Amino acid sequence: MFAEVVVDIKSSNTDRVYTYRIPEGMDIKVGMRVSVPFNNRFIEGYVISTTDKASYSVDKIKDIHRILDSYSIFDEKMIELAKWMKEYYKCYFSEALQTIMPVGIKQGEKKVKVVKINIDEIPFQLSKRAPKQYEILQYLKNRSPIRLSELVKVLNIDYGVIRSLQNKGYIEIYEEEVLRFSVKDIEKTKPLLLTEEQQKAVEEVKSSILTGTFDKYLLFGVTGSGKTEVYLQLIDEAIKIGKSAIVLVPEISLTPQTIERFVSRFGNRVAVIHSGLSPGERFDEWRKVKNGLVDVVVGVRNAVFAPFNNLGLIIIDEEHETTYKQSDLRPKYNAKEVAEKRCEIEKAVLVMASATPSLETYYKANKGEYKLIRLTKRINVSMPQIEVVNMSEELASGNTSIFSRKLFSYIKENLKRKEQTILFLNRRGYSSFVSCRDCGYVPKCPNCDISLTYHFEDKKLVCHYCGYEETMKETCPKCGSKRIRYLGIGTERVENDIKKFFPNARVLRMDVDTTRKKGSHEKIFYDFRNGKADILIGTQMISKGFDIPNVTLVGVILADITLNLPDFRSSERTFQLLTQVAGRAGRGEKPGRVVIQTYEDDHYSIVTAKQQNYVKFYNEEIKYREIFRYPPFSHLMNIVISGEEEEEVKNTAANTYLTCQKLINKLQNKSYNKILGPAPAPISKINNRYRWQVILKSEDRNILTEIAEEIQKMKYPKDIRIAVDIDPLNIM
Ligand SMILES: Nc1ncnc2c1ncn2[C@@H]1O[C@H](COP(=O)(O)OP(=O)(O)OP(=O)(O)O)[C@@H](O)[C@H]1O
Ligand SMILES: [Zn+2]
Ligand SMILES: [Zn+2]
Repeated sequence: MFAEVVVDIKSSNTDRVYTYRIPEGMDIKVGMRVSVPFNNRFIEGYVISTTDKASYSVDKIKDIHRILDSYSIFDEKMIELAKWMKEYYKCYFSEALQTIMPVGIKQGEKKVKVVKINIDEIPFQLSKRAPKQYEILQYLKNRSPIRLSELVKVLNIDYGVIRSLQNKGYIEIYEEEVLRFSVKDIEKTKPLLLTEEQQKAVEEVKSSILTGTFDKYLLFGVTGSGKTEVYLQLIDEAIKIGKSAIVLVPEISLTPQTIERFVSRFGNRVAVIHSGLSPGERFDEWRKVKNGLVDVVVGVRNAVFAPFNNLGLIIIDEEHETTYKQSDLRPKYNAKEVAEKRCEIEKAVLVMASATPSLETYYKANKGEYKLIRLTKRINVSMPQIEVVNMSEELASGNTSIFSRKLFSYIKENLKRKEQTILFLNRRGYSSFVSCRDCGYVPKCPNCDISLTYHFEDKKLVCHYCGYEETMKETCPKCGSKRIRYLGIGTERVENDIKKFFPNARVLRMDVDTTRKKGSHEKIFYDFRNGKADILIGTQMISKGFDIPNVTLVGVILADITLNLPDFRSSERTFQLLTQVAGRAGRGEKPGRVVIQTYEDDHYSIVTAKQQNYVKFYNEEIKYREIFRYPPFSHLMNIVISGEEEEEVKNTAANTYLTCQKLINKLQNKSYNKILGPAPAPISKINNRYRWQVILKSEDRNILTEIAEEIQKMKYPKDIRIAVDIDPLNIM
């Protein structure tokens, strides 16, 4: 017998299938990881099929050296999915397989530390003497035994505290290899009685699940319309007939609250995959799925590869989110597309859901490619009331603060009423740049072509691309002037000003800077939900997944930041963000209010967001896309050429442009094709590497993939890197 093997070498010459002999007695199965001889060494390979006929002269064929795991990693369907990814994203076969494979598999099995509480009564005096220990014991009370790593993460504690609890005999820590963790900690919830709209949605999708038909749905439901309950009941239907489900959630809305909702319904039949897991932990979750210990996986992008063998349903929550696209590593896949392909292969049902569907998805729904299901009403509460304030009018009437008079008075009222407020601004730091009032000097990053952001707390200037830092100087390094101007506000500035105007308000801030430490994201969220703060200030991290009844006011400090990004999707992004953050207000019994501050109050993104009218926004935006032939009327491909020598990068970009032109002519296609560039990328230098780009637009995606293949096969100067992204979601 022979095996067809894909080898783990990343080059276009080795990107093919090699034949090896299966030695007598070696129990090789399709999908196994093996070690094979290759050019006088052993390398890793993946068996993608077996055969009894060798494809070339038998005496030249080498033996498989050994099997690496005791079981198959890929089943036939997953191998088919990998083949599709290789073709669709133009990556190597081994890259596609390794994307599907769980990280952590190479480390092998491992034990995990588990914490168990040893006492029934928690000594009350601890609450005063050692409040942290008390908090831990309280937490463990109904949850133990749980993983130590989980405890540390959720409560943000250091091991010293754990050790003292252990020394006192209050807790016990031991190693366990079992994968099953009881989640009896969370109270079980029963299915809710559905509203009429929810009921209709469930019935329709359910019929596809029961018949095992590859159907695609767009569940278009306003914020707070109860989409999650629909998911839960659909999953339940799938489980009832012995099938399993995957729920994809964007990283930032994979909050404890979201996880809780699934775990409280399905208990320990749920595995959760978030990016905070170590490779070993990820592998554990993967094995739970593989061994049939769970029916549901809730997770980020790569959860789409969860190795179920009886998949019934994939749900993509917040389908408009860009984090479903892998934009740095190869293959640059989009989990939405992969999910669709996987459902096709497995005859499963795809449900994409959003309050603000991406233009592409809604366009397809209009054409009938996806079945459209609408949820038009919030459950028991009304949509928030939205007001727009023009900040230039504020300025004209003498208000120079970052808060309009309206927002200011609403914040004041909310504090008085003890209701909570969310303030949103999509930029972190204090000011987006500083400049000298006398000579106009603006400090920039020496490695990147970008102005430095001022961080007030540690008095530093920081580059948001490469992380470069320098201390803020008191005088201008160019002319010595002391008159420094701070321009462009960030979340830190908002916090600073809120504290100035409302010294008694309890304020929390959630952005990249305050959530670096493991567990801090959860901590801020729980503190806010438990009423430990009156005002939460944050970037887009706070725009989704928050269902906090006492939040009755949402203020958008400056909507223009996203509106003015150099990206053809900036209007869409703005509309989505505004709708999503506005949706955080008034989800409880009390009505919600939203104030959007902007300098462009007549822009259609702002106007339609105020009216909460997605369809009107869509109709405006789609016209513009059609005129300029942007997606969904074309496919884009972004080719970024980078290197340390500017001239070399520029020349290579020019050559790339010519190559593209030649290829398009050669392919003689009647479709619309256009090459943009070569030009410096919007961020023209990152980490001392110059960046140029060539952008291709084509109605025919195949043209793009053929060009991608050719371009990636070509030879380039040593230092030059070529990164190709088909259907990019970000072209900076
Ligand atoms: N049938 C129902 N009966 C009573 N309450 C419900 C029902 N369905 C959902 N809810 C509640 O309504 C609230 C809003 O639901 P949910 O958060 O699922 O909405 P959503 O559409 O996912 O919102 P968003 O897109 O803003 O996150 C939740 O608190 C949920 O528990
Ligand atoms: Zn100066
Ligand atoms: Zn930099």
